[in-house]
Amino acid sequence: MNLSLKRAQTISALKEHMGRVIVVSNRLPVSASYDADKDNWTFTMSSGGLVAGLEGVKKKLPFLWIGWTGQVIPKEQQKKFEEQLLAQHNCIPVYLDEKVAEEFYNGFSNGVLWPLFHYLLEESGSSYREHLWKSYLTANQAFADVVSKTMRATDLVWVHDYHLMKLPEMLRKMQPAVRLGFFLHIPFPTSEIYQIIPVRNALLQGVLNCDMIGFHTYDYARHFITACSRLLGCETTPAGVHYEGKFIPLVISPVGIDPDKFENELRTDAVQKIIGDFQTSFKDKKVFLAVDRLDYIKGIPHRLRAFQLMLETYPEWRGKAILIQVAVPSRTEVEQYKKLKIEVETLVGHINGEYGDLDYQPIHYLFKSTPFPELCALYRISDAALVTSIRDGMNLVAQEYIACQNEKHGILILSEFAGSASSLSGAYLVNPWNTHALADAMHDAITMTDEEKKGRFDVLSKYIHTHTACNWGESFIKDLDRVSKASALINKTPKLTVDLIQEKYLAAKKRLIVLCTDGALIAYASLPFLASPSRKLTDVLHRLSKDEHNIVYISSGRDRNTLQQWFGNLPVGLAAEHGFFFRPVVDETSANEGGNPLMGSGALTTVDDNGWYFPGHIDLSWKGRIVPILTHFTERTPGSFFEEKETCLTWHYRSTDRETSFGEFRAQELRNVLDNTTTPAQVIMCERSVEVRPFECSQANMLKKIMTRHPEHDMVIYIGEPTNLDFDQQPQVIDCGVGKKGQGYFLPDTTEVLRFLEKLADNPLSS
Ligand SMILES: O=P(O)(O)OC[C@H]1O[C@H](O[C@H]2O[C@H](CO)[C@@H](O)[C@H](O)[C@H]2O)[C@H](O)[C@@H](O)[C@@H]1O
Ligand SMILES: O=c1ccn([C@@H]2O[C@H](COP(=O)(O)OP(=O)(O)O)[C@@H](O)[C@H]2O)c(=O)[nH]1
Repeated sequence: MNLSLKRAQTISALKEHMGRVIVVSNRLPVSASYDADKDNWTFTMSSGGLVAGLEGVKKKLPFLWIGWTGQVIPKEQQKKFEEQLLAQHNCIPVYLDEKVAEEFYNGFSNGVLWPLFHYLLEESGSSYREHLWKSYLTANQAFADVVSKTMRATDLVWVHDYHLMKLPEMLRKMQPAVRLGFFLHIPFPTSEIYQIIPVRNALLQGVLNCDMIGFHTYDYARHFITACSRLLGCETTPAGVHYEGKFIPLVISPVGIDPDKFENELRTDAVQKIIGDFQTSFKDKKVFLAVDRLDYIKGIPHRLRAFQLMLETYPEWRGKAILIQVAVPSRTEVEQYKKLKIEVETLVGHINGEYGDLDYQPIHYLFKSTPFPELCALYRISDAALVTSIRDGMNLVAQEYIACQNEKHGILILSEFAGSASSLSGAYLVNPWNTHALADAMHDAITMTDEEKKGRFDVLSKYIHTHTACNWGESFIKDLDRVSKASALINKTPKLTVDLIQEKYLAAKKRLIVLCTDGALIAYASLPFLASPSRKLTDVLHRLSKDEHNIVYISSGRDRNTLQQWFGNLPVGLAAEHGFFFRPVVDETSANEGGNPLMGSGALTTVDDNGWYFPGHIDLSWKGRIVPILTHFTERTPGSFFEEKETCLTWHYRSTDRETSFGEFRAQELRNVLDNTTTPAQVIMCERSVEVRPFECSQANMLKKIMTRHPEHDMVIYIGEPTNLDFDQQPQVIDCGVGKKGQGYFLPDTTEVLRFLEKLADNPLSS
């Protein structure tokens, strides 16, 4: 079976369980014009990666596109406009008030985010203003209102780009189980630059409400991970970010083009005619081509200066080499773009004045959009393309040029700072800031041997035919579908509140309350001995345990001495080293008589002076084999250390460098080594630690032991790490995770756990 057929079947198969794909982008993929005489709208499809990327998906799955019209549609024409747009293009418009649109699009999106995300501090200048941010929020809310009106639980909502970074959060609030993806088309800058934006946290939090986030390159994803870790303090791995109890995977998915569209266009008679005309006009000339929106990220002045230097350094090209610069008007209302236009036109005039004559014009400058047939013909006839952006999320022109070079094998001179440089091996990479190197690259490109040109072209051509826009769109949708199916369950996890369980709580005659220490009752500290229970916590535990309907247990991976010291004086049960050591509650009102809690389990048991029970004989000789391995990893991993308890060994990497995720990397390595070391013990990956412990030690065993010991209980409240026990058929069990969703209920952090317990203890009807 060929690959494209296989793909077609898989994406279509999503239809069986999925609703619609709803794409949300700043602009709709069409521009509209109105014929008042006929009361009729006509729409023209736009070009670009996103439009091409969704062509395949649109044909195979129910599809809807929501976006801003980019123009004012008078009220009285809106109904007709919406009907036609939906019927002809499956699009729904978002209308923005003119002032909001100006401040959201020109002001915040293109005045603040765009320059900063492209590392241009000067262009960004002091452009951040509170009212621009407010309009950004208002516009994102306007999008959220339109999307939420139509979205259903089974739909996949795919949000695009920097204009809509708050939208995912708004949608998540409106419909917690919605399946959401986000793709950033522009670079995500290093956190050193990103942290300049006053609303840096709010933007990150906005997109972290998605189930999956996509970037063009690994660098952009890496920068995003670092920003989340540094600014929000999120746990991260090289694969994604933990946020509010959920893991959000990041995907690296460089967008492609539809090469067939260009190849087919080149075959038409109309384009062949244009090619012929161009070849006559530029006979005996070497043609460099540059096609960009007139944007300061595209490095147009840098390129013009390099072209000028090439003519100066290699005089043999004077009169023989030309540069066709297509500059498509863009964001013409924004001050920096107006300035750039003047700068570019002055430079063009200057170079043409200096090197041109009546028969020769070095630079052909076009400040206009080029119709598609002309664009393809220009791509086809030129000897080299100059894609020399000083930063660019991806750059599709680079790929479009290759699609049209099947015969000529022209050279793609490509900036190292364009996202496409990560994928387009075969391109001639340059640093656009190095004018000399760029001028030399131009000379090299037009003097290169045919053999080298063909070699480079073959690699590039293979890439653009395998990494097409269509594959990009389909694979994102498939990944998002898979990831969000799993996280839909997680998103539904309710936050535990007293109100939610009040009725059950008051009706229960005997409640077991089992609480874990680290990560649930007590926040993690850099070193275990720095964490300890607060006075507030011991007070509330005391109050809860005084209620005759409650039996309270504290469960921990800590050793028995620490638990004894912290909670020994409270009338609570204790389980140390994950239940290996057990100090039961003696409950006078119940059937249990406070005897040996391990009796009947077949294990020989011992009891110490503080009333702790534990198995008498257990083989712990394996610890001697594990200690040298942990010592080895500790010595080679700065910031890590290990802890030896009576039964367990724990290697902690909490203080290792989070930015590089070196600790996580080492933890995986350690796990592999331990998995291959024979011991009668289990290896558990915990919260920034790896633990080796006897099979007897587990949260599940511990909880089962407590429940068995107090059989008269009619309610259980468990707060702590997952036990993986199935409580689906036991509604009397409230199973609550902390910081991570996925159990029956969820509390975000230790502060909220304390707040919950205080409220529970305050319960007026509790005796
Ligand atoms: O709609 P405009 O404001 O005129 O801007 C045009 C588009 O520019 C940006 O393109 C980015 O996405 C491309 C495809 O992924 C990528 O190749 C390029 O490098 C990026 O700059 C912008 O992200 C789009 O939203 C704009 O529509
Ligand atoms: O007159 C033109 C010249 C180019 N393009 C298209 O504009 C897109 C530019 O995309 P790119 O990723 O290179 O940069 P962006 O403009 O999105 O920053 C390409 O698909 C070009 O074919 C266009 O629509 N009109």
